[in-house]
Amino acid sequence: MPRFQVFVRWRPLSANESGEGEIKREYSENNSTISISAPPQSKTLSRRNIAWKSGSSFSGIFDANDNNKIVFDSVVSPVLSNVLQGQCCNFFAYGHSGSGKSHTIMGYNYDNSEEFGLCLAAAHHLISALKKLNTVDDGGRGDKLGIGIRMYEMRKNSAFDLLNGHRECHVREGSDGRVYIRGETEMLEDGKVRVRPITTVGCWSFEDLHRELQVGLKLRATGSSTIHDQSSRTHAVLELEIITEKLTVARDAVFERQSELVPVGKHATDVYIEEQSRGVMLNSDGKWIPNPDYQINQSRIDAAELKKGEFEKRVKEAEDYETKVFRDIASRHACIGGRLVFVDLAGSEYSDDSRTGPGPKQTPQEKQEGRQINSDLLALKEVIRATALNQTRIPFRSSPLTMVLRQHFQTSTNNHSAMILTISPSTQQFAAAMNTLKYGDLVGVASGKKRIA
Ligand SMILES: Nc1ncnc2c1ncn2[C@@H]1O[C@H](COP(=O)(O)OP(=O)(O)OP(=O)(O)O)[C@@H](O)[C@H]1O
Repeated sequence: MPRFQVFVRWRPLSANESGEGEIKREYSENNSTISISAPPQSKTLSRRNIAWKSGSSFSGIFDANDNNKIVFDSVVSPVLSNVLQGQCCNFFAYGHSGSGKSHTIMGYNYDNSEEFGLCLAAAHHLISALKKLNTVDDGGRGDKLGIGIRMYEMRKNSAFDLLNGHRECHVREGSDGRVYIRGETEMLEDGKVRVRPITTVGCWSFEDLHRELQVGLKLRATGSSTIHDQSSRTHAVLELEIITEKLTVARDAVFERQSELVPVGKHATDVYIEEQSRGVMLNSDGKWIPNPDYQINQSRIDAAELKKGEFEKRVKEAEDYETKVFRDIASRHACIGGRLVFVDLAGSEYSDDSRTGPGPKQTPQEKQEGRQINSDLLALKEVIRATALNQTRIPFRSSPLTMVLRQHFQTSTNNHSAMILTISPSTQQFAAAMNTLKYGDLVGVASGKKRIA
């Protein structure tokens, strides 16, 4: 089995694509290789770019008449048992705008289970499995298992929380090497401050999850921009994690204490800077020299540092308690912490900042976003490649997208993660289809499939 699976999904022709007909496609017997060519009558394509053949890179191909359930059964369903063992599996949808990424990952039909998006179908199966585990008497420990959902979209260096009014959060690496996604510091009425992470909403039934998903998707759908829906210019990340109420409370306590540390840490820094700057002065040559009229108040600095140390200790205690709660639950339920991460990547055509296709020219801001998307998609390919090759240095820092996905990659079982390439079969989209397949081919080759010369 390849280290990271790559699937291809062709969608049906849409009503406004009937123009030049369909891209011709042929597959090898085991569906690992694809050849595409444009029909000879195609007028819009240059003669140089009318045929392409992949390497032996793919793990499966879905054709236009395969519905979401068929995709789910082949791609996601086989790994659910791993998630129920506490593992993490990542799924990416990659393709040009309108090729079917959201149709595949999020889905548009919430009433027909055959057309549930992969995330909703996965949630449905997980919740049923958790329901069975929840019927076992937990001896009053409050172990009721549920799913924590997080949903955000990545744009440049920010993540926008789709379960908290599209609030902007920033992606930062902490001094402990971990990546944090945090909102702005909020001042509360009682003078306290709060630094919110991306919201996790605990869902204890399928109806809860269904509702939350729709809340998030509505926010994602608003904000249409110039040429396309804004959704195609951002990466949407949806995480489903198996949690319990007690674990959620323990995690909230960590955030609470981290928030308390913020003003105390800031005060310690301010005191240090203030004392140091009062302790020096500029001489007549414009050089900094010790200020003879001021003795740096070291005990003031030490007192502020001491207080900061106390608050750091409180954070550490809360973190240790969270770890203890997690281990305790894990001793009874191996599934705790099991995660599915779905990423609906930005439309791949935006990665081409020299795009010359039909339609209005990109604005400077759109060009800049296009460059960021390009760098995210390249970084993702490199991370998948380095992970598949078990390299010691994985270039997670190359882009904000790979930074936030870092913990999922590090805890995932590589060969249970997959990328789905979504493609329109219209000849008008031949270049986009070829670009998508080329990207997937590189990922597939890098992930352990041998390339056919
Ligand atoms: N496999 C499919 N079967 C039927 N309809 C599909 C399929 N894939 C996509 N569609 C339809 O095509 C349209 C565009 O799909 P979708 O919104 O998923 O594209 P996208 O790649 O997410 O686009 P964007 O990048 O702009 O967000 C939608 O109306 C969707 O329902």
